[in-house]
Amino acid sequence: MHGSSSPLPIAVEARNVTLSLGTTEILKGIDLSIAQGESLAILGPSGSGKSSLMAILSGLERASGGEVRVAGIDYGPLDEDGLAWARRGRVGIVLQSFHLLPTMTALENVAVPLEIAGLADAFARAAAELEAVGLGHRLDHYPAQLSGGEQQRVAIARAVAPGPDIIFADEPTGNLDGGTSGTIVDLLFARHAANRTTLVIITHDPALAERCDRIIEIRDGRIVADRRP
Ligand SMILES: Nc1ncnc2c1ncn2[C@@H]1O[C@H](COP(=O)(O)OP(=O)(O)OP(=O)(O)O)[C@@H](O)[C@H]1O
Repeated sequence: MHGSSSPLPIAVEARNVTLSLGTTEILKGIDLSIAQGESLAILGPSGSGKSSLMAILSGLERASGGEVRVAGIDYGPLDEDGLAWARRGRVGIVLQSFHLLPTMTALENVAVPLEIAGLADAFARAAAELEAVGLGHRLDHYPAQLSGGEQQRVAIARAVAPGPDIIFADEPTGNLDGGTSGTIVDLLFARHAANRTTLVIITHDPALAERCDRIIEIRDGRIVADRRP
């Protein structure tokens, strides 16, 4: 454990991160440190750069400039394969549009990435994760046979199954009705609490943001507010 005088270990560190696409500057110098075990909400208007920032911090996309370190790894020298390696097992990603493979059952969607990562008990672990999100009775269903909320629960099971240090969720409840979205959010916070997983959530929902340890707000590619609720 850390002593009272030592700072919390840092899970995510961004220094002067920029992103340009063509002549458009999307991120204009982001400085952000997220402590291990912290939950952080990212708020901001549509088009302000929230998803772009998350794509960079989660290793899905490379920054145009600046420095990014996640779970102790410097993303700077890494190419796309290197970033994929850096994400594996360390970073779980939940996107608004689920991104499940339509030709695989719920169980396969969760188990196959674990198998690729070399886990011997991939299918047993995947089944346990799906049980944990209340889908033990849907293991052999294909995504098209599942409701939106069920698909999002599969996506969460897939993201958390490798035991990542950090979970990034981009509007994980954006497409879901109120009751379903509450359940989905509870699942993310339960995992955060149980494992002290760092949790980074993009949301438009102020009530969800207030559940986090910290809220940042992005406008026009810059962090304009950083506070504790
Ligand atoms: N691949 C791309 N090519 C060109 N412009 C892009 C691309 N991706 C994002 N942008 C632009 O970058 C800006 C930031 O987009 P981003 O998706 O990060 O915003 P956001 O805050 O997540 O918005 P929303 O809340 O609507 O999801 C927008 O103006 C968007 O049009």
